[in-house]
Amino acid sequence: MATPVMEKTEMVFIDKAFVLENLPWDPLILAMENALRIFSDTKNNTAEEQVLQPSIFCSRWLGVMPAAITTPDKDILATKLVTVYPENGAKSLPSHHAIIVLFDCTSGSIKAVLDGEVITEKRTAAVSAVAAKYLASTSRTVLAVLGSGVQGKAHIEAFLHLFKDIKQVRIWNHRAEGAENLAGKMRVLYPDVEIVACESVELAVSSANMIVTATSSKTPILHHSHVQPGTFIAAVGAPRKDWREMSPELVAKSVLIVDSVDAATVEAGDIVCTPNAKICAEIGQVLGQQVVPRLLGNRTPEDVVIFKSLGLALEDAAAADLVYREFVRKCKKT
Ligand SMILES: NC(=O)C1=CN([C@@H]2O[C@H](COP(=O)(O)OP(=O)(O)OC[C@H]3O[C@@H](n4cnc5c(N)ncnc54)[C@H](O)[C@@H]3O)[C@@H](O)[C@H]2O)C=CC1
Ligand SMILES: O=C([O-])C1=[NH+]CCC1
Repeated sequence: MATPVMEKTEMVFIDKAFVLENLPWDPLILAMENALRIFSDTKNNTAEEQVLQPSIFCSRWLGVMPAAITTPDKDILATKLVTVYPENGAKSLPSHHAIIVLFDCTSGSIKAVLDGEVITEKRTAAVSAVAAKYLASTSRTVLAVLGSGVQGKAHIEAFLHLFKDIKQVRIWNHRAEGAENLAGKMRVLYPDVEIVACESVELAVSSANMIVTATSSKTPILHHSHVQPGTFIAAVGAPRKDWREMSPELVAKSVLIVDSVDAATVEAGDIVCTPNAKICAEIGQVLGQQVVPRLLGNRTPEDVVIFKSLGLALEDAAAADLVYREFVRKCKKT
């Protein structure tokens, strides 16, 4: 990683190595809590983002994700550009490529261009961990992760960071070697946690208290009969209106929380393809205490709770701002 150097008004490029080293979980999780809360705070409209934009060009998916956050201590204007090519996995290439542009809010000049891949990876997992903190039951000993790609790995790291009571992690992937490879790597990093690769979704999720679905599947892989009562599910994949990871029965019978109602009702296939899906709240409303987690959808301890995320531009803007501040701080020291 190069030592940061910065001229006064110069636009800087912040590379992947710097982002990796300067985006620790605790401040990121806190920043995500704040970003989600202000996103859903309709009374004090301090955050804006454009939810819908045309982004599929001849099956090439380019997401343009602009956002602005204006609070007493923050003024952030940013856009993420992200391409999503799920088929890249078969060629051992990343399926998501991204940059984030940070603007100066006063002059509109460009302050920084940051690598967006690590930010996308970590902020998504941090948001799921925040949702689990507020929505999962207090018993959080077994985590099942479906999908051994970038998000599968990041979710294991974020959840093990936040929930020290996790004793076992079960990983399933549609190609078994993916689950075995990830389990092997994670065992080295977390020798005190039992980490196993599972041959089937059923085996992975049986007796899990928390489940993460982070695959590129377009059809349901997780069904109602697989999931034990009271389980928390962070559903991260299926970001298109005709893609799904969960069966309609599972979605319809669960307490459903989303990152953005506006986005979820048009972009999340798991919701769009479930005719009687009923969204109870946005996670930001739970964080802002506009709704009480215990009362969501007349929830009982037996209810399965699903947090369906699609990803918010605001999350990228807040995370990029964290990294940029650290970059500036390090420049001042040199
Ligand atoms: N909610 C959010 O904020 C975000 C959601 N995503 C979405 O999460 C999902 C996972 O993303 P990454 O881990 O970055 O992708 P990745 O390409 O690194 O991993 C995808 C995983 O899905 C597996 N997979 C591929 N085809 C499958 C199939 N037909 N059935 C079951 N598994 C299959 C692959 O083996 C791999 O383990 C994607 O759908 C992605 O677009 C990604 C970033 C943010
Ligand atoms: O928030 C994000 O960057 C994405 N959500 C789904 C694919 C990429």
